[in-house]
Amino acid sequence: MPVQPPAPPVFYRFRTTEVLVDSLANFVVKAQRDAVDKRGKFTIALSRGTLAANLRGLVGQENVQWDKWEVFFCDEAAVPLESPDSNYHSNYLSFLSHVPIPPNQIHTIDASLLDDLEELADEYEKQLIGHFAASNAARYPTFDLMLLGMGTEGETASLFPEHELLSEKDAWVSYLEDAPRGPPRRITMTLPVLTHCYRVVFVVSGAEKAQMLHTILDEPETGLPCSRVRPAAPGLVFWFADADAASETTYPPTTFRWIDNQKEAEEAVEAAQRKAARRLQEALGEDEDY
Ligand SMILES: O=C1O[C@H](COP(=O)(O)O)[C@@H](O)[C@H](O)[C@H]1O
Repeated sequence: MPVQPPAPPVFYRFRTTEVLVDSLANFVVKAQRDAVDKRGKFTIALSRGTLAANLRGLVGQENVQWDKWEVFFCDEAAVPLESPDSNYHSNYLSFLSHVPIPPNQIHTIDASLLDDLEELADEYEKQLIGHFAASNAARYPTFDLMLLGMGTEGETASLFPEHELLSEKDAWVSYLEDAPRGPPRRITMTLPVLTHCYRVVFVVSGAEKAQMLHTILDEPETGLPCSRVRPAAPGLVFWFADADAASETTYPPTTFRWIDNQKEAEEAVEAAQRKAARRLQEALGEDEDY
């Protein structure tokens, strides 16, 4: 059977960070409903950084089946779980501590292994295998939703530009001792795991991200880590950006709505492209070609 190319990224742009936060909460709740309907549970992976604060809209959401959530972390610093550098800790403060997800369904690193990064990564990979092996016999785990950030150099999770970890094909979780920003010692899910899920959402806010968001969406051929997260069909990739982060990007934004499959994603992006072309033609006047 011919392999389908990945769907184009769907780009949502929001007037303010508050609208982004509400829309993201709405999207996550829909994703969990879809996953619970189809597979009986919701597996979500969260990454480090400002993402945690942008998940605050989940607190107080109604009709969420919190008991069906299985929460993992895309990357984690080798620090105690109560450290301000811990990905778990940031997400705990912003929303996990405010919602009734059973604690044994929030899968943290084993903090007794912080001295040995290889063991720390292996143990986390075992947790993933233990969870996914029963439900999913594929080569890599298939998360229902992965929520990622974008660093100013185009990094995501703890996958940095030109780092050897980008070529990892076997491990689900690996480690690094030389992260160029933030805590240097970390573990991270690998690129094959990030590109093997049902939905990936990148969440980006703030003017300091504007130039890099332009590069990632408008010049994907640069091959920076964020551009390489293109899940194979039926996977879908979404970008949620506030107006500041989106200010330099020409990739056409799609109207915010629930998109469920590759065909809908392609149609939404084509419609957005036609709209952008019409606007450009209007701005240039009828006589000039763009
Ligand atoms: O370097 C990194 O940055 C991104 C984005 O972080 P943010 O704080 O600017 O949102 C983060 O997602 C990634 O895990 C980290 O390695």
